[in-house]
Formats: sequence, structure tokens, C-alpha cells
Amino acid sequence: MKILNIAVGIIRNPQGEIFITQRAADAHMANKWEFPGGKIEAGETPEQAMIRELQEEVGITPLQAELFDKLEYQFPDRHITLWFWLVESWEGEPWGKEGQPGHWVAQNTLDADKFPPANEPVIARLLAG
Ligand SMILES: Nc1nc2c([nH]c(=O)n2[C@@H]2O[C@H](COP(=O)(O)OP(=O)(O)OP(=O)(O)O)[C@@H](O)[C@H]2O)c(=O)[nH]1
Ligand SMILES: [Mg+2]
Repeated sequence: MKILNIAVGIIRNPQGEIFITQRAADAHMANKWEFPGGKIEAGETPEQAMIRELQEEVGITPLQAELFDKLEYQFPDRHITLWFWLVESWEGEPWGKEGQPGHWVAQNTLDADKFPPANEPVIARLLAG
């Protein structure tokens, strides 16, 4: 059983849109849309990992972030702990820096079916306001 600790960023602009990216066809949760992020490495805090991952994956540097939610999820082959950071202030403009598709989507039109199942409670909270 793999145990993973993951930090992701919910990047929200002043228009109430969120920047999401699409996972690769050969990755876990292939083709699902996601909040950019990844594994917390040894010696990193969850916030530091989120900042590094957003620099690597979407080319922005968060300037401020607040913890939005922390969830545990059991997949058949892995247990993951997900830290979701709300990022509303950053340097740069997000784009799919690793070649992955990425776009802005209005917060109130997020579709939980397009995300990994672990994200369901967070998508529900974002839809609720
Ligand atoms: N980034 C991200 N991962 C998520 C989300 N929801 C979710 O269940 N996951 C899962 O959390 C894990 C994140 O791993 P990742 O593939 O992004 O990790 P990483 O960027 O460090 O990549 P790597 O595999 O190249 O080391 C995957 O198992 C993925 O399916 C989400 O919203 N964003
Ligand atoms: Mg990743």
C-alpha cells in the first residue's frame, strides 16, 4: 500500500475562476482534471510543497495561501492525505508548463465527476460558495 502526502493549490482569480489542469493519459487518475500539485517531499511543509509544485507545474509563485481543507482518501492501491491550499495572490500567469492542458473555469461550474473521487468534498464546498 502506497502512502502519499499531497499538497495542491486552488488558484482563484478576482473573477471567481479557478485554474485547473488535466492529468496525463498514463498517470494515476488518467485524464482527470485536478488542482495542480503533487507529493510533499521529505523536509518540506505542506505549504512549501504546494509552492514548489505550482512553480514546477503551472509556472506561478504563490505569495499568500490559506489552508482550505485537508482530506484523507483510500484508493484501492494507495492511501492519500491531500492538503488543499486556496491561492488568491501569486506572481506570474498560470499555464500548463509540463505540456498539460490547463484552463480557467468558473468556480460555480466545477464538475466533481471530472476530478479524482478524493476531491468530491472540496468541489462540493467550492460549489456551495
Ligand atoms: N495534483 C493533484 N493530485 C490529486 C488531486 N486529487 C487526487 O486525488 N490527487 C492524487 O494525488 C496524487 C498526486 O500525485 P501527482 O501525480 O500530482 O504527484 P507529483 O506531481 O508529485 O508527480 P510525480 O508522480 O511525477 O511525482 C495522485 O495519486 C493523484 O491521483 C488533485 O486535485 N491534484
Ligand atoms: Mg502533480
